[in-house]
Amino acid sequence: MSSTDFAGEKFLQAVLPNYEQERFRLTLWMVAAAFAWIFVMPTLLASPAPEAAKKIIVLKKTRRDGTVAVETRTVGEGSDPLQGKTRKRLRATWTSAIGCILTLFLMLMKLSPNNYYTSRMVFQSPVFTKEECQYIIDMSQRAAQRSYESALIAPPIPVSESSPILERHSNRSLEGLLQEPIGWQKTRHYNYPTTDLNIVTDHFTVEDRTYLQNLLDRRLAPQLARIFGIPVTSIRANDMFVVRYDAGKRAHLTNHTDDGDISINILLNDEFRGGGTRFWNRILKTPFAHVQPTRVGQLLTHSALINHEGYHISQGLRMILVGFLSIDRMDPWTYQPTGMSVFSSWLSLPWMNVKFKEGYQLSMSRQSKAAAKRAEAGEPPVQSWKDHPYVKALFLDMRNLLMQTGDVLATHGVVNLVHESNATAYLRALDDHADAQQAKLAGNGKKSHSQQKASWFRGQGLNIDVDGTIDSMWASRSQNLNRYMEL
Ligand SMILES: O=C(O)CCC(=O)C(=O)O
Ligand SMILES: [Fe+2]
Repeated sequence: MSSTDFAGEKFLQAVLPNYEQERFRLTLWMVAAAFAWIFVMPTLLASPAPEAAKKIIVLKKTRRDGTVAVETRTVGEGSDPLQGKTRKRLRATWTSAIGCILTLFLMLMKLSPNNYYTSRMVFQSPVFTKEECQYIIDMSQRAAQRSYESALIAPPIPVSESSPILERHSNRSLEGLLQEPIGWQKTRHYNYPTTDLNIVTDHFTVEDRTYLQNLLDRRLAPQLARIFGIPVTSIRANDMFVVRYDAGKRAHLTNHTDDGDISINILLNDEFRGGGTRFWNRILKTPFAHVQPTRVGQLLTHSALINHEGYHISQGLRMILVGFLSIDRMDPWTYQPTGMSVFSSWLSLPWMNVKFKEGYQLSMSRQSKAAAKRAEAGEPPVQSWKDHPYVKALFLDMRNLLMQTGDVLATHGVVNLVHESNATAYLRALDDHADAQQAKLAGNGKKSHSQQKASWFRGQGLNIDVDGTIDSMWASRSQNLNRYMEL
C-alpha cells in the first residue's frame, strides 16, 4: 500500500518508507550499477596504464676487452602482448563480476526499505479500543469454558501403533484442558509452550471469528500493508491465538523466534505487573528494547526472525492476541500471484531467510517420514529436487548467511508510529476509510470483495514449500477441517 492510500498517514509521527518511490529509485540505481560493472569497469580494469605497458630492462655486459655493451630488452605486455592482454581481460571480468554482485547485494541491503527498515525493527501502533479488547477477552473465556466442557465428556484417545506421537499429544492436551486455568491449551506450541487458545481449532464461535475478522480487516490489514510495503492479499495468518500469562504459574515465555514471516502481538488488558516483550540483538547478545505498551489495544509487529521473550509478570493476568503471519507471493489455493513486489519477496532478506529456513525444515521432516515409509514398505522413496542433500545444505547455508547479514547490517530499534493522544482519531480514520470502501463496493453492486482481503483464519495450519505449493497441513487443521470450511 502506498502512503497516499493509507487512511492513517497523517497521524504517523515516524516517517515510513514510501515503498513504491524507493523501489523505483533502487531499481534505477541497480540498473546503473550493473551497467557500470558489466560494460564500463571491465574495459577500465583491462586497459593498460601507458607506462606500465612496456618495461624496458637495460642489461650491461662487460666484454673481455673491457668495453661495456649495453643491451635493452622489453618485457611484460610488450614482449608478449596477446597473452598479457587476455590475462588482464580475464582478471578484469572476474573482478567486475564479483564487484557487481557485492555492489548489488550492499545496495539491496542498504537501499531497500524491506531490508534495512523492516528486518530488525519493531513497530508499535494502536489497533483496538479497550472495549474491543474486553470483548475478545470475554469471547476467549467463553471458548475456554466450552473447551473444558467438551474435554470433560471426551473419551481418551486410544494410542495406536500408526500414530502414537500424535495421539499421545492429543491425550496430553485433553488432560491439560482439565487443569488450571481450565479450558486453556497448555501444549499447543511444542518448543515454547504458551497457555493459549487458537481462534479456529479451539471453541470460538463463528460469530466470534466474524467479529475478529471484521476488526482485523479494518484496522490491522491496512497498517501491516503500510508498514511492510505488502498487499493485504499476501497476508495469511498461519497461527492466530489468544495467550494468557498467569502470575505464579506460566508467567513468562523464554527467548525465541517465531514461525512465519511477520509476528503480531496485541495487548488485551492491563491488570498485571511486569510483562512486556523484550527484543534481543543476537550479535551483541543484549536486549535492544523492552516494550511495555501503556495502552490496551496496542499492536507490536516485527519480523518473526527477531529474537524476543514474553517478560515475566509478577502480579495478575496478562492477555495478548498473537498471530504468526505468512506473507505469500502466490495464493496457496489458486497459485495466482498476490501482487507482492519482488523487493518484498525474493529480494527481501527476511522473507528469503524464512523461505530457506522453512524449505530446510520441510525437507528434514519429509526425509524422516520417507525413511519411516521406506522401512515399512521396503521401497526406495521418490526424491524431489528439494530434498537433494546439496539443495538442503544450500538452504541451511543461505538461511544462516541471510540471518547473520540482517543481524550485522540492519538497524535494530522500536518505532512508535502514533502518539497516544491521536490513537482514537487514528482508529476512526481507519474505520471511516473501511466504511467508505464498503459503501463504494455496495454502490458498484458488488456484494463482497473477499479476494482483496487478508486471510486471518481460513488459511491457518499450512506448511508452504519454497516453490509456493502446499507441502502438508498441521494435525490440528486436518482434525478440524469442517471449522476451516465454515469461514
Ligand atoms: O508475551 C509476549 O509479549 C510475546 C509472546 C510471543 O512471543 C509468542 O507468543 O510467540
Ligand atoms: Fe513469539
